[in-house]
This record gives sequence, C-alpha cells and structure tokens, in this order.
Amino acid sequence: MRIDVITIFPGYLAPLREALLGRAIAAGLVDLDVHDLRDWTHDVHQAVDDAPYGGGPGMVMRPQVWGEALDAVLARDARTPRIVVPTPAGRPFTQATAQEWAGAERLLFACGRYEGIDQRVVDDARGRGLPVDEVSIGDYVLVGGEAAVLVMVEAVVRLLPGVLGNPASAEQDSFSDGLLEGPAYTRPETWRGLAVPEVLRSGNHAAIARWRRDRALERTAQRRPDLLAALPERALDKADRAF
Ligand SMILES: N#Cc1c(-c2ccc3ccn(Cc4ccc(CN5CCOCC5)cc4)c3c2)n[nH]c1N
Repeated sequence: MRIDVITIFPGYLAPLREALLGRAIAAGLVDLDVHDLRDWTHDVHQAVDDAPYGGGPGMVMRPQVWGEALDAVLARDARTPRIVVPTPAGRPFTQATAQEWAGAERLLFACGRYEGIDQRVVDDARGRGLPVDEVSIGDYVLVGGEAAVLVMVEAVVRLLPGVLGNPASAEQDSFSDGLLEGPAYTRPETWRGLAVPEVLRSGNHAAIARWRRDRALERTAQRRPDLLAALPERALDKADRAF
C-alpha cells in the first residue's frame, strides 16, 4: 500500500515512522510519503489560507494551492488513491472503514487546518471521478486533520497482511464481532490482593470462551448499548440471550 499525506505540518506525521508502522514501512508493506503543502505556493509568504466568503470565524484553505498539490502528488504514482479528507463534518470513521481502506492500493490524506479546505477541492476531485471520503474520527473538535490521519493510518495499516505479529489480534478486534472486548489479564495470578478470574486459569477452553463472551456482552451493554442494539439478530446465540 502507498500512503501519501499532504499537510502544512509534515513533522506532525513523524510518529508514522515509529514502532509497528515504522516496521511495516521498513518491511516494504507500506510506502509512506509526506508532502508539505507550502511546496505548491508561489508567493513570498507561502500563503495557504484566505478569509471565508460570507464571513464567519477563521480562515479557509485556498483551492489553488490544494489543487496543484493534489495534481502533483496524484501524478507521482499510477495507482488511483482513495482521497481521504478528515473533517469535523465527515462521516464517522469506523473499524469497517479501516477494513474497507485496508483493501486499497493507495490512500492520499489531505490534512486541512484553519476552518478547513475550500469545498471546491473535494468537488473538483469527485468531478474527475476520484473517490473522496470526508470522514471524522469522533464527535469532538481538533485543530487540524493531522491527528486524525495518525489515528486512521494506524487503524488501517495494522490490518494489512504481515503487519501484526499475531493476525488473530486483528480478527478478534473489538468491534470486529460488533462487541467491545472484555478484560484481559496476565501474570502474576494475584496482584495487590486482586486475583485473576479463576476460569481463565482453568484450562477449560469452552468455559473460558463463554466467560469472555459474557464479559464482552456485559461491557458492551454498560458502555456502548448502541452497539448492542445494532447487532443483527443472528449475531447473538441462545447462550448470549441467556446472559
Ligand atoms: N477528522 C476529524 C476531526 C477534526 C478536524 C479535521 C480536520 C480539520 C481541518 C481543520 N480543522 C479545524 C476545524 C475546527 C472546527 C471547525 C468547525 N467550525 C465551524 C464554524 O465555526 C467554527 C468551527 C472546522 C475546522 C479540522 C478538524 N476535528 N474533529 C474531528 N473528529
């Protein structure tokens, strides 16, 4: 997978070259290029923003600069990317989104700042037949798109074959079966007077699986009843319903 990121703060994306993601890049599973949007300005001030038409707070990012940057970065590779534009007004980014994008050959993230990017940049890209996803990572307000890109790239790249040491981790992700995962434990058996649940030390794999499922149902009901309500009928078996 090739990943391009366009931003006015390239340094913000440095963590993408650390740890698991850094190893995925080193292993050739991911090609990452981070581009400074100001490279496509032509004025001495390298201006990337201007006042919003119609008034209102803040500034809006100029379409000309973004158009030139996108055209140039798109041309760097023959593969057509999904263009991803983080925005507070976007569709929710979910595990399903990450799974969908994990199948893409190329992703191109456009990081806005200020009050966002002139809408015509997205409209022009879509008008040229390019897939553009305007997405939000959550119902809170950030200062720009870079933090969202760090989140989304990590969620996607971890799903790529060969990235996670134990592929079962991704298969047993929270949300992958529609439920939150339950509590996890490791040694010692007792720590500060708190013991590991006995069933986990029983060796009875059926009982362990049932216990884990019950804890996942319990936690989901307590913390995310919306996820439970969204489960399809077939997702809960008889034992689940008895819980
Ligand atoms: N993903 C994601 C995000 C983002 C995100 C993503 C990208 C950009 C680019 C600029 N910003 C700042 C910004 C803040 C607020 C607003 C709304 N304005 C409307 C008019 O009144 C003032 C406020 C717009 C832009 C961004 C924020 N925030 N939260 C998420 N989950």
